[in-house]
Amino acid sequence: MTSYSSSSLSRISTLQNHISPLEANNKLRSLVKISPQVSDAISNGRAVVALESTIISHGMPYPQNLQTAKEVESIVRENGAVPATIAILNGVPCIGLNEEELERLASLGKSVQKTAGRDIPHVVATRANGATTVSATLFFASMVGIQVFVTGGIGGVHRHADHTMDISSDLTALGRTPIAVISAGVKSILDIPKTLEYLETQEVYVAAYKSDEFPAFFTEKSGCKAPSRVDSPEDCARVIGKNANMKLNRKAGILFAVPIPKQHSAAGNLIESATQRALTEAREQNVTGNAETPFLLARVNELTGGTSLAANCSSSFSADVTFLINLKLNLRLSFLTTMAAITVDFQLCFIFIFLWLLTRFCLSAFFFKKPKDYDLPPSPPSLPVIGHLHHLLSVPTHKSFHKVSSKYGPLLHLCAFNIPIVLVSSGSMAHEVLRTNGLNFATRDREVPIMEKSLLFGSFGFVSAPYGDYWKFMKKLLVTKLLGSHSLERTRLIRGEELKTFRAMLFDKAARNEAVDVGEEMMKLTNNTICRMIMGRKCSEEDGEAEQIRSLVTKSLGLVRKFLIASTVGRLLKKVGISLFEKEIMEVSERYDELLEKIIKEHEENPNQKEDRDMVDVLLDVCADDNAEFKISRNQIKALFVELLLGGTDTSAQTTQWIMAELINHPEILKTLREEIESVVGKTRFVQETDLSNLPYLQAVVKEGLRLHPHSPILVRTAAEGCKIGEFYIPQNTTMIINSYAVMRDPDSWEEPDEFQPERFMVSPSKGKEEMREQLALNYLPFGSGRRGCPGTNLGYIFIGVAVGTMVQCFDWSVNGNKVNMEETGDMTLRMAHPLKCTLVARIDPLASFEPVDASEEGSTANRKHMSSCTLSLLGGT
Ligand code: HEM
Repeated sequence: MTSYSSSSLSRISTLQNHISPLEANNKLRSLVKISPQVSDAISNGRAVVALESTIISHGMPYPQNLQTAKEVESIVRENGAVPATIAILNGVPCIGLNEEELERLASLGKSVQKTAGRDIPHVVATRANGATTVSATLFFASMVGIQVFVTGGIGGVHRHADHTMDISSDLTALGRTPIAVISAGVKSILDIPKTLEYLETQEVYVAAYKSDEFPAFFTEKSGCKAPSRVDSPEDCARVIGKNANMKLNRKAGILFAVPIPKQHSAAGNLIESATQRALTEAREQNVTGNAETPFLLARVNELTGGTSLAANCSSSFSADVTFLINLKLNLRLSFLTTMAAITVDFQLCFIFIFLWLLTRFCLSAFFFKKPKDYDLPPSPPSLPVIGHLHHLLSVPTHKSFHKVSSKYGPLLHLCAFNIPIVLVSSGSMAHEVLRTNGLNFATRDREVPIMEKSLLFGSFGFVSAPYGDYWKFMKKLLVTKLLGSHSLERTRLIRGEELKTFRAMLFDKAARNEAVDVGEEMMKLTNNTICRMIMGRKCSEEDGEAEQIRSLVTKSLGLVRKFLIASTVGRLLKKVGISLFEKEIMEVSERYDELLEKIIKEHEENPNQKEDRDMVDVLLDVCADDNAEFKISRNQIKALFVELLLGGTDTSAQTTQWIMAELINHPEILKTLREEIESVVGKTRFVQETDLSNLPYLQAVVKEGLRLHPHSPILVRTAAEGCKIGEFYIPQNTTMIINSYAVMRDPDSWEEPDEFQPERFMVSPSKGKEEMREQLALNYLPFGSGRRGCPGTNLGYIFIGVAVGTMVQCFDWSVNGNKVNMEETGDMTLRMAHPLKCTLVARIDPLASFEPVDASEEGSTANRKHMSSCTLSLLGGT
């Protein structure tokens, strides 16, 4: 037996005791030799890519191996990372080889010991030379904190492993080393399904790059579905970042399998055919167990005339090369998305740190003048210079904020560059901001960049107007003339007629067996209704006016999202941000102007009689009245209409879409709802607005849909003056972001918060009206709250209630694949990533069994009496 020196033994035992890459302290590092380039790169946070050395010693003859090794290293360098080829020389593990060492390793060739993880102690103890395989490379790379390791193929579970137990140590090493291994997959001479199974047992995250199938080294496909798929370097960077995050404390690694590039697939297929033939021969000749792999390799080599070795090298490196090209991007982008794989060169790093310190200094000197006795809310870790901007820019924003608040608390102080932001994520904190201190937070943002002449985001707007005389005057007009319960009663006839058109369209689609895009059809309903409610007429479908207004609304909504982000960091982006899409905004504004001018002129030329006066007539009167409480301009009228169209259409349309999706995914809830409608409305007439107050379960369904899927999950306010929220001080001018999505999914306030359970909104013996009222006042914010809360709440509830009621009463709904995909998207608004497209079957014959809806009945005085109580009960009394 070989005798080891005590110093060797102590070195080995210390090496084995390492726990995790980030605990690779100086003492541990002193046991290995790290090249100056690699050492520098690790200390300065630059990207380092580990490379194995068995491919050099055992993969090819000298000097081809040296040439290839140098080529691979130079590709890594070209892509902005530092290569760290790993080997053991004279018993010393080396991380990063210089030219001389690389030459030595290559020329020694197969006389160097092939070193897997288990061989490390022996090679180190005997001061031998070792070329590291995947498992040993992983061990040393992780020891010094390298996060990415690029190789050709990894080992796997051998065929017949159930008898031979032949499972590569690469797999177990991956299971205990938190490193991302990028390879071309697993060769098909191995048992790929079992390899994937084993990796799963080892908790290794496995993803194929731009493919649904796990690649088989020589071929793009292996017949096995990859456990996951990544489609971009950024995806990879995110996963690497999360795995490396010590808070997660995961010890297992990641395997990204990159299929062989297309240009090499022909050669790959040749080798794969030879492999399949060799496998058949092995079966026929009964070569099994440990004898099988050498037999297969030799036979494949024979059959391909030696190309397998060449292809082995070239395909593996081609795959690596392809990935490395992406890796550059990957590592660059990861700067914004993760803290893990930062790739900034030293110079840039220095500039960033300098700017960061400067920003910090400015922040404390100018913005955060706080009374001595109070503290600012706590702040989660931030990035240099940009602070927490990456949370603000990640999509969907509300989810990114939700994650941060779940981890760090309900009141957090963030900053985007030097803009102070406070993130509010609990009901009680939101209540303090929106209600208790409502007056102080009654303005959205004082320093939002304004485009003077635009109807969108211009100085004429109501939604962006600061809390003051103009806003108060317009709010009063809105409530008394359009959105208050009296005005809603007056316009019920219009809504009844539009609902009838919507219903007829659905019956028509059902008869034609045509799919329905629920969001799109709802947009038509809300758009036409609001146009008629405001302007007394709907925009004509015939001359394209209706389509024009819908497309303007859709375009504006896209701009609203951009604008919301820009205005949140408005002070900084005042000059830069808005100008980026100024032209787009002005174009949309001009098109609105043209359309609204035409409508206003029609009103001026033919004013409506007293009883038929609509919002345009009322506003034109105010405009012409020299003695009016507030003098408003023509542009202010137009801007208000634009805002009402934007505020009232998409909100209700998106919410209805979400609710129908939930109902399709919860057939038992749909059944209960249908039973309620049938018992209250009966079978001989359609649901109408006045039924809503008698349909408590329908109301509960609507409320639950709004709770889970609030259209505007982020509410924005500014602190007019410094004040105290909770135990913390909020400085003057701080932008407040209230994450209503987080408030309405807070497990401290809602049981099973992520589940669709309308019952939670039903008044019951265990939960009385009073308790419900309190719960809603504190934790329910789909329409915002306080002075700037939504004035269209009642109308929104009506739109959604009657539409959902109609769709459930009259049709059976289904989607492709039975379940609706509920994935969310949207930056500052919440939308379905896959808009709901359904097929529907009429449950009733509209002509045979149903009484036609009599418009006058819908507007009758008897029904009007229902109206106020209906709205009140919809709002849960709040
Ligand atoms: C489901 C339907 C609706 C939802 C979910 C919704 C949601 C909201 C939210 C979250 C806000 C911001 C509140 C805050 O900052 O506290 C808001 C404001 C507003 N909404 Fe709605 N809304 C809906 C329907 C409507 C309708 C039908 C109209 C009018 C036709 C409307 C007009 C407005 C206006 C004018 C504001 C600005 C209020 C102000 O700044 O004072 N909304 N809405």
